[in-house]
Amino acid sequence: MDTNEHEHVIEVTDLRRVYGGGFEAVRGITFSVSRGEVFALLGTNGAGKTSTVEVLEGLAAPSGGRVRVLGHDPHTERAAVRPRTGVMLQEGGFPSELTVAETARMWAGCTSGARPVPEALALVGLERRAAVRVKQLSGGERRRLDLALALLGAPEVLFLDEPTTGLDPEGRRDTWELVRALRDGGTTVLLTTHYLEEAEGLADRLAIMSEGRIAVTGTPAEVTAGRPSRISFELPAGYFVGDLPPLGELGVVGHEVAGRVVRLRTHELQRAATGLLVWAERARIELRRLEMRSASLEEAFLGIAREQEVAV
Ligand SMILES: Nc1ncnc2c1ncn2[C@@H]1O[C@H](COP(=O)(O)OP(=O)(O)OP(=O)(O)O)[C@@H](O)[C@H]1O
Repeated sequence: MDTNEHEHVIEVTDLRRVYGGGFEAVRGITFSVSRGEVFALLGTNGAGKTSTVEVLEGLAAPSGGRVRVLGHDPHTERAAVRPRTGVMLQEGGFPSELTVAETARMWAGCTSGARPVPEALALVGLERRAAVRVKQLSGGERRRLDLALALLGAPEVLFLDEPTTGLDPEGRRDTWELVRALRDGGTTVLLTTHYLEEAEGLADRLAIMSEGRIAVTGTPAEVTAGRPSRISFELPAGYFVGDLPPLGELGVVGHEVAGRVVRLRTHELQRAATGLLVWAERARIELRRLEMRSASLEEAFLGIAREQEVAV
């Protein structure tokens, strides 16, 4: 039986992946993705994202644990899963002498139920580049072509490995809109990304990986809950952190100083900001480069990276 609306389209249970030399890149991770959801895997370089996605794509067998895509094992039941999934790898690597349209037609020939090539190219804004040779495309246009090929089979499940790396801001926004439209049409999307605003803006749920494990998972709001807000500013010459009101009284839970720049972390942004600004007003000093930011995914990510450094 295949999945229905209410089942998980992707199920990962205690997945492990060990490479030839014995290195354990994925150390027992569990998560699931429902139909029509966008799920983002985040993590520092080497956290194990690609190693995980490769197993989901059926390109590698798990060393331990269990993976199901559309109810099937993507490695041993590849024939059942592959026609219903679209894969955008980090490096497409197609013959560079072919044109965009020729590449897409070649790919369509290997794809069951492929949509018309012009339609796939239009989805990613490459319709006017159809006659251009792949080697003449910019890095961002190649990423768009990668995405067009992944979309040729109108997949139910789409794997996107760093889909917007190399795209300019407009291209990135176009890709986000496309992913949202696909999601609204019922496509399930699993993406890896280094752009936290991409995960924050696109993902229904996400997991932050660190050293082969999931450090935290949930909706973007759940992941940022409990993380501190940040205030940063530059002190004028002659002033030092010790001149500020006692940080504990401002509700500050941590601080860093780099030259003149001071960064404060607090769970009470209004109290800390008010105390700081009243102090500055009274002392008649201007806090240059003043920035205040509510808890964000970036803070959650950096917090996990810091914890990882401390543990080393
Ligand atoms: N074929 C391999 N043999 C041995 N170790 C590998 C192999 N491929 C990856 N690794 C190691 O496994 C770990 C996880 O790599 P992986 O590519 O999954 O990380 P990632 O989270 O996708 O990183 P990035 O953000 O840099 O793409 C890294 O330490 C990497 O060096």
